[in-house]
Amino acid sequence: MTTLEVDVDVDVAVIGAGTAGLAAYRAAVAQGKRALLIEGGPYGTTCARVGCMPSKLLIAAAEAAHMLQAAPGFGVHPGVIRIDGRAVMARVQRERDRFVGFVLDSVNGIPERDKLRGHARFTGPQTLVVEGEHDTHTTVNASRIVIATGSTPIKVPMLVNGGPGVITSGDVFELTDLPGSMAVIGTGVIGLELGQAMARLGVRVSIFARGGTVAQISDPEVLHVASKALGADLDIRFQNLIVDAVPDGAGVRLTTRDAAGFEQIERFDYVLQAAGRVANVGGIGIEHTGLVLDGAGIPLFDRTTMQCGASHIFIAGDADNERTVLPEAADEGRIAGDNAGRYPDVRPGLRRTPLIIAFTEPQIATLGASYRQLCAEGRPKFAVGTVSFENQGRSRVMLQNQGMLRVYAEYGSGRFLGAEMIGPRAEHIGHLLAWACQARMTVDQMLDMPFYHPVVEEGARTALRALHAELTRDAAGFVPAGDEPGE
Ligand SMILES: Cc1cc2nc3c(=O)[nH]c(=O)nc-3n(C[C@H](O)[C@H](O)[C@H](O)COP(=O)(O)OP(=O)(O)OC[C@H]3O[C@@H](n4cnc5c(N)ncnc54)[C@H](O)[C@@H]3O)c2cc1C
Ligand SMILES: NC(=O)c1ccc[n+]([C@@H]2O[C@H](COP(=O)([O-])OP(=O)(O)OC[C@H]3O[C@@H](n4cnc5c(N)ncnc54)[C@H](O)[C@@H]3O)[C@@H](O)[C@H]2O)c1
Repeated sequence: MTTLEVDVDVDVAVIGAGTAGLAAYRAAVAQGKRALLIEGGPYGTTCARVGCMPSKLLIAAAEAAHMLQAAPGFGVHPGVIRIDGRAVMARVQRERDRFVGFVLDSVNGIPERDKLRGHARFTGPQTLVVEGEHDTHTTVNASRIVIATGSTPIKVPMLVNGGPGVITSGDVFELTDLPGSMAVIGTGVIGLELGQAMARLGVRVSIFARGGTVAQISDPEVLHVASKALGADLDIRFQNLIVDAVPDGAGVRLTTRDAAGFEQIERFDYVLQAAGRVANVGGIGIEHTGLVLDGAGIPLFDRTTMQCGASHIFIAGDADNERTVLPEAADEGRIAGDNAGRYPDVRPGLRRTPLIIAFTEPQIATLGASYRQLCAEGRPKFAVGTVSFENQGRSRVMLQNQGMLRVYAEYGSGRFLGAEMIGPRAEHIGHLLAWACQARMTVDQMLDMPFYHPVVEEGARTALRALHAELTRDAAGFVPAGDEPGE
């Protein structure tokens, strides 16, 4: 590697031009500072290139196929269904490129002197070296630095010998046709979203889970309903371990072991690793920053200011491994860039009520405090209200009457704390409840809000009424009654 170093002095260096890094750059510039955005990979962001957008495009195609498959339940018979895999993938890629194009336009709008290509690495608390493919070309001296390096899919060690058929979510959207079969490793959000979409598009899919978790759900009752609902039309093998993978023609021969110790060998065209993502903080010389790190090598930081310790270094987005979803990356990037610009006068920024939505069907939404957090040692007992969507009016009308919502509130104050659900239109109910949570509403105040009829939101009202009853059980003897038909 040749060394042809140029020295650059800036106020704020931002490592990574993803969603968090772009927001950080803009916020630092808005503070009147000279900022430099350093990107080691392709521009375009994980969200647009290989994340949120292409996955939702694939899911949209799967929903179209599923609507046709579900139509006979209404007495509507669409005839022979033909899925053109090449056309499906072509649309995914065409629309994905359009979304990436918008990001590239905005990156093109950034002055050239504020951008640097290459992989950045700390050599000291205020110094970065930036390496291209063949050389270390630049030394950057920055009085403040934002780490916005994102995350990378975890490679499952038992799959290392599986050959080119072992892929990650980043590879799926490059396929030019739908495969015949796919094994998916992991029942997290990525495994379930992509696994279900592929299955609905006619791919033979088996999903392997080493445990019993389903996406981000922590409430055992919701988890039970979710395993049943998703398992009804998907081959999910819970409590299965991956033993080995070897190439088999153009595919992969996968060996797995179930809870009884029984080993099974199956062939798949592809094995998709969806076993989690790891923050990109290794290989960036984090040890030269002098920051205190946690067990995963991530600097300790304040989640309201994004400041690492009391230092001039800030962290944002998937790199901090806290809430690894797009809206949080954007918020954290803005806060980190703003505070890097203000440093040492750092200020807390707005952190919103947590909200995570998995675009499976039924959809999964969790918001506010999770069941697991509320059960943590030392926390006061909390009240729970439950609704099943099995007999919920509008859900039955739509033939989408599967799922459960559990809502949580504080005894005494009656304040709404959070919820977990799997069910129809969870993306919308999730927002409604997250807004109430952030507004610090009580359950009574939420029940004073309008609910139309017949809507899926009436299911949320039923759960809130049950929660209200639980909160007031010993006090007034109030018994909630659902008085609209099919509520
Ligand atoms: C398949 C999939 C589906 C998803 N779906 C959703 C969804 O529906 N909704 C949602 O909210 N979230 C979703 N997410 C999560 C969301 O995409 C991420 O949380 C978000 O994109 C993270 O943004 P970021 O800025 O932290 O990272 P990124 O956008 O990955 O940016 C990090 C950048 O840093 C660069 N970089 C890394 N190291 C260096 C270095 N040393 N020097 C220079 N540059 C470096 C990388 O090349 C990269 O461009 C999904 C993710 C995946 C993978
Ligand atoms: N709709 C969305 O908002 C959305 C969609 C996709 C991804 N994302 C983000 O991307 C992140 C990463 O997603 P993910 O699904 O890869 O991770 P995850 O952490 O959500 O799930 C990983 C899963 O893999 C399992 N696993 C881990 N190692 C395994 C092994 N060796 N064998 C079998 N199973 C194993 C885990 O038990 C877990 O079920 C998410 O946490 C989320 O923040 C969000």
